[in-house]
Amino acid sequence: PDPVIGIDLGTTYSCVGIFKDGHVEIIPNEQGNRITPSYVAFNADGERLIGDSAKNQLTSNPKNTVFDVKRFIGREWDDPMVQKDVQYYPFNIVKKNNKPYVQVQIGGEERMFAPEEISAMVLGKMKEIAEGYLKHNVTKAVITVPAYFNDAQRQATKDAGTIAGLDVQRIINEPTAAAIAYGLNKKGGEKSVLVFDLGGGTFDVSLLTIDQGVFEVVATSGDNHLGGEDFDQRVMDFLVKKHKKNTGVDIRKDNRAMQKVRREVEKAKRTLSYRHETRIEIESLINGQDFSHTLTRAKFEELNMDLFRSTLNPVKKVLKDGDMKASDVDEIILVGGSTRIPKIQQLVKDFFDGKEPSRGVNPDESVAYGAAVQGAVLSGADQVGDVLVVDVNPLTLGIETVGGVMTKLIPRNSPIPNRKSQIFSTAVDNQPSVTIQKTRGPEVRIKFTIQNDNNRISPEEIEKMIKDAETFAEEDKRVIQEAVESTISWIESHPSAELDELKEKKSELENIVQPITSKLYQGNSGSKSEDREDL
Ligand SMILES: Nc1ncnc2c1ncn2[C@@H]1O[C@H](COP(=O)(O)OP(=O)(O)OP(=O)(O)O)[C@@H](O)[C@H]1O
Repeated sequence: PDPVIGIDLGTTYSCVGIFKDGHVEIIPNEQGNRITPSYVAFNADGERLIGDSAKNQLTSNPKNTVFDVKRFIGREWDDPMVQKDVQYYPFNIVKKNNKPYVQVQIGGEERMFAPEEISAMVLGKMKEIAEGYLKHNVTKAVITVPAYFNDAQRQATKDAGTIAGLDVQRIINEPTAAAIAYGLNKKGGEKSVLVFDLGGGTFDVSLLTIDQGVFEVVATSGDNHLGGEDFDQRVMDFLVKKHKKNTGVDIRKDNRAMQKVRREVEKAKRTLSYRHETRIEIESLINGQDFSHTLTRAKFEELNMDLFRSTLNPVKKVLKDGDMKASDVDEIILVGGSTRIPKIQQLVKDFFDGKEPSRGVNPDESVAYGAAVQGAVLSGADQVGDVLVVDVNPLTLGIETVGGVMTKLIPRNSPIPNRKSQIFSTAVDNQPSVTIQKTRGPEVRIKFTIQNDNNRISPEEIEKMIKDAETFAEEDKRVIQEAVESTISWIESHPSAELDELKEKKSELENIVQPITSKLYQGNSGSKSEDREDL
């Protein structure tokens, strides 16, 4: 059967998996990393970078390095969340068709992209990673979204998949995918599961009940601005201050220096999850001076303790909303790279009276893992069983009409997303207003007039975006050709060039060509060095 890959499209990192030979494989990218930054950058040569290469040049090319579009996808410009967030980004976000679009410079030209298009580039990258590994085309995928995503956000994510050339088989909830990764849908009886997902930039807590493959989201909470990047920031602030105190030099204004610090700090933080101290060493940080500092786990925890503790508030909130006590929770699942931090694990465990969270799947891979299992089920693969999961809405949704009567619109346990409409009339003639009383639960959109489908991009626009996406591949070819030609003509016009100069030319050429070729040939182990020889 046609394989269906599973993609966790994260705010800061994405991950792709496939069910193959009876188990899930999480597929590493060309750098060997199992998660790939959800970053897209356009450099001065008009070249497009996606993933690690894009994130690595963030600080030196801040205006054209785009990230975090998951915060904007499927939202309207006037959305308070969008209004609150737009101001903080180094790249431009502008209003177009009442939606937030990113604006970048590509080879001196201004271009605008819908969030769907940027997400499509990230999804396209994940598709390529899978294709490099499987050595054949991939066209089908299951993509995950946060449980709180509304219909417009789900639809926009699906559109992003279409633009990337993927036939999206299903959009499933991230906590649902994580629970599937742990096989919780197969365990007998009704279960309540708490999913604690602390990633790079967002924190989501979901309370689910699972019964015979039916996943009900009972409550969700979290902090949409809390994650590993905040922990990195605290450490960076500390080191920058320390450096200033020791040397009198403030590196804050030096983009390159800050980029180096950010990278080393994130690395150190990861090390501190399994060691008690680590040495941060940065060669030639500023003014040719090296920097080094030994960071202990204790110091890291001290710098972040208030943030760590704050993660328990949303946990309390979902339990309260779900009318449950901590002891009613059957399973706890830790999801997201930041739950590798021992202190976080301990706080959660203590909160649940010493109950151990489920273990066995990497926290930053479990969502893609579950999506891959679901993909296999949908593709009809053997060995997975036929558990088809459905996300359902937990509460009957309706509106109250005259006399306090509730008119049911969407019954409890209907699969989501779901849409129902019913015509109501005013109770008296010339009534100037109506009050709409909705029950607690997921977001409800009430439409009064027929409008253009939640401001979704039109099929024609999607068609155009698909074409644009294809021209980027053409663009890659052009970039390689030009780079090779210009190197050849340089060599011809410098017959007496020194070896050093030639070497430098060679590495310039490699820097341009290699990210593109590795994109094409990744998965072919050892191919990188062969590509270099050929050139
Ligand atoms: N060993 C580790 N110890 C501590 N933090 C880690 C470790 N490994 C990864 N992280 C952090 O996890 C974060 C990435 O998490 P994840 O891959 O879950 O991101 P994500 O899915 O994009 O999250 P979100 O969408 O919630 O922002 C990064 O901040 C990274 O530094």
